[in-house]
Amino acid sequence: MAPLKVHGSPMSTATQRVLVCLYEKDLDFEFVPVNMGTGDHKKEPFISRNPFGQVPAFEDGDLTLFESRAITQYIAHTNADKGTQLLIMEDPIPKKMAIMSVWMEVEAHQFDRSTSKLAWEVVFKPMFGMTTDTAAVSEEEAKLNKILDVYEARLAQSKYIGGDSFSLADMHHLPNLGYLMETPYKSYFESRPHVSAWCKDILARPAWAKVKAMKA
Ligand SMILES: N[C@@H](CCC(=O)N[C@@H](CS)C(=O)NCC(=O)O)C(=O)O
Repeated sequence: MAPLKVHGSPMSTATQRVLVCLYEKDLDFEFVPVNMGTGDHKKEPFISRNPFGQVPAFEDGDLTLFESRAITQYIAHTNADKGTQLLIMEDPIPKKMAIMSVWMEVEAHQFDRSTSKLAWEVVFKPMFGMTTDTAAVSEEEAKLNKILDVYEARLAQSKYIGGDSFSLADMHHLPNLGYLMETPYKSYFESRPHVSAWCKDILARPAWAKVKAMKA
């Protein structure tokens, strides 16, 4: 069988989401670096793999996918018997799976939206010699605080965000969390005891250490 291939950049949060999944699942894969500095994600051959010109893209034989969360779900379902079980199943009625899906959506539409903007303003813009937009930052700080209040309440009831065990819902947070924990926003997470314990737990996963090593 053709090896799994990830086309992307180790600095990209969406690429990291797929990489951490492959490491959790203990799968062999080929990483194909895409040079975003020279705009290779907007050109052929990459643009045929993702017409939106964003990393990552993923290949499993003749199947090509983009959208990091769709890729992780594919990997988790097709490799359910390997590595970490990243799905929360409950037969015959998948109520726990539905709750995990709710929190995957929360990550994508609440957490990611806010933390990606903050990471762009305070991590990436300075890295690229650009000026941080302080008004945008203040607006996003207020949003993140509200989101984390919801997380604190959820994590007081549930050890992991999606349920009783570590799942895709937690794993999807790692890339943005990883960047923000290297900024003063660390205190937003650490000042909330349940959020803080959760962050410590999921950031310590060996699969995440392997992704961080690829950035170095
Ligand atoms: N929803 C997409 C987002 C992909 C995305 O935004 N990728 C960023 C890097 S993290 C990118 O390629 N940015 C370059 C651009 O948008 O031109 C996913 O989860 O895969």
